[in-house]
Amino acid sequence: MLRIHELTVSFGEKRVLDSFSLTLPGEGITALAGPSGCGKTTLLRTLAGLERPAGGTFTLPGEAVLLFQEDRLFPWRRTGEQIADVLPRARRQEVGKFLSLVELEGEEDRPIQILSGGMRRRLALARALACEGGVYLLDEPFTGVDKERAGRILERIRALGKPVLLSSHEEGVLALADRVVHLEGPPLRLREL
Ligand SMILES: Nc1ncnc2c1ncn2[C@@H]1O[C@H](COP(=O)(O)OP(=O)(O)OP(=O)(O)O)[C@@H](O)[C@H]1O
Repeated sequence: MLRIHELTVSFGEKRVLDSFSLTLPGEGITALAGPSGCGKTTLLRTLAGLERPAGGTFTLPGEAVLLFQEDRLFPWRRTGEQIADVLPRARRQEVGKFLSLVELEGEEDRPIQILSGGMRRRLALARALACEGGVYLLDEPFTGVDKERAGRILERIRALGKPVLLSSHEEGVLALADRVVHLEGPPLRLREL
């Protein structure tokens, strides 16, 4: 289970999470949907341990891996190296598997500067998925990725069998999730449908 209990996070005077609570099954793909600025990134960053809550608790189904909203690739490393760098030595042969998962096979030796924005986003996603973890927190994983491709990639992510909590504005992505949590805010709250 993923349990969030009365979580409160503020930036100065601004309360982005105000006693926010949510319980989700600890498996499958959960999508967080909501307007820009409602607090989805703040929630994901807090669950990843990057924001310090003023109050409340949460439990995750395993160690969190966060895909940042920004790509944060290493500028001096080639496409395949971005993934090799996060794999333990014994799993280095899996670079190709993660490149194929995001449809970047054959790009292994390319400098990242010549990749398109959508390709860089897919590479950042592959790198996050290559990290060992118990739950994957993916902040807008498909920015700049066309919807057919995003759908195919999401099905491959599902096959990895790890719980995923992602934020997305894409209807196509929301339609493929096992469940969608509709949000509004700030402060972040469940949207009554
Ligand atoms: N470090 C920060 N300092 C001050 N305010 C912040 C900070 N981070 C986020 N906020 C504010 O918190 C609110 C929620 O932002 P957040 O990025 O969590 O929303 P979001 O739902 O992820 O939006 P988007 O879909 O555009 O990424 C916004 O009003 C934002 O300005």
